Amino acid sequence: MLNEIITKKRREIAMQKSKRPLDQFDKEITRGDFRFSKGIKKNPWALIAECKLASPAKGELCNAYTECELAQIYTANGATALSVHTDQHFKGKLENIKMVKAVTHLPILRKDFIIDAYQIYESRWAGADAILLIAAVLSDEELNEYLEVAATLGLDCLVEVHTLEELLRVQRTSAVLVGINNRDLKTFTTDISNTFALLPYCSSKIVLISESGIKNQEDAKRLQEAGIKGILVGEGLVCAHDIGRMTQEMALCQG
Ligand SMILES: O=C(O)c1ccccc1NCC(=O)[C@H](O)[C@H](O)COP(=O)(O)O
Repeated sequence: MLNEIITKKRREIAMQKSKRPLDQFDKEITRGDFRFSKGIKKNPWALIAECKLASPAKGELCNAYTECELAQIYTANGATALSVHTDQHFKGKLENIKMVKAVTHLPILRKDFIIDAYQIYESRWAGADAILLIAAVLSDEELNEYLEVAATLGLDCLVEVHTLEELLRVQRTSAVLVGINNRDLKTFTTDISNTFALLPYCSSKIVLISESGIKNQEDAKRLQEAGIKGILVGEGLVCAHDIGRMTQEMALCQG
């Protein structure tokens, strides 16, 4: 399934490039100021709350709210930053970044499968403060190149790993924000013990975020007590009975 998603993404990027070549919007791009990583570092604990309406594994997750409404709930209830899906498999689109930006002061992570430098310029043009780089779908050369392109645009990168091999690869790059993904991208199953398993191999130089499969405050507390800096949560928030309350519980989880 991941291969299918990436194949579709390549086609989509080729189409975008022909419809809107980089030199057509290059001049409109303003440099970011790394406010995503700054916001995470200055807080003792960070909640990156995800505006997630659907997923490839589970289909529709939330039909009661739009991305903007979710962003407003998260902002009002103490999230540190927002994650906004722009890929079609999550019912996302690039315009969501601009729309969400209009209703929040929080920094925004563009959640997508970044496999071409073109998308990094596009992300900044759309107003993103950070992008996700998935080690599983990028070579070392691509990772280094994309980290460099993002840095020149003032964009942060959350670099996602799932295995020890990926973690060791990423720790040889300039990545500072590293996300341990608890979702196995081959089976789509989640298990937060993946974060605990990789923790002993993490360098003290990186800022660690645990991603996916975090269901409640208890999970958040366990991760915090283990020394994780923050969490990225989608389903655990959008499927909660009271999204605002769950946001507060996960955001205020100060041990
Ligand atoms: O969420 C999925 O089903 C998924 C499937 C295939 C590739 C990536 C996937 N998710 C990646 C995400 O961005 C998640 O939404 C994010 O890590 C939050 O996960 P969760 O808290 O478990 O919703």
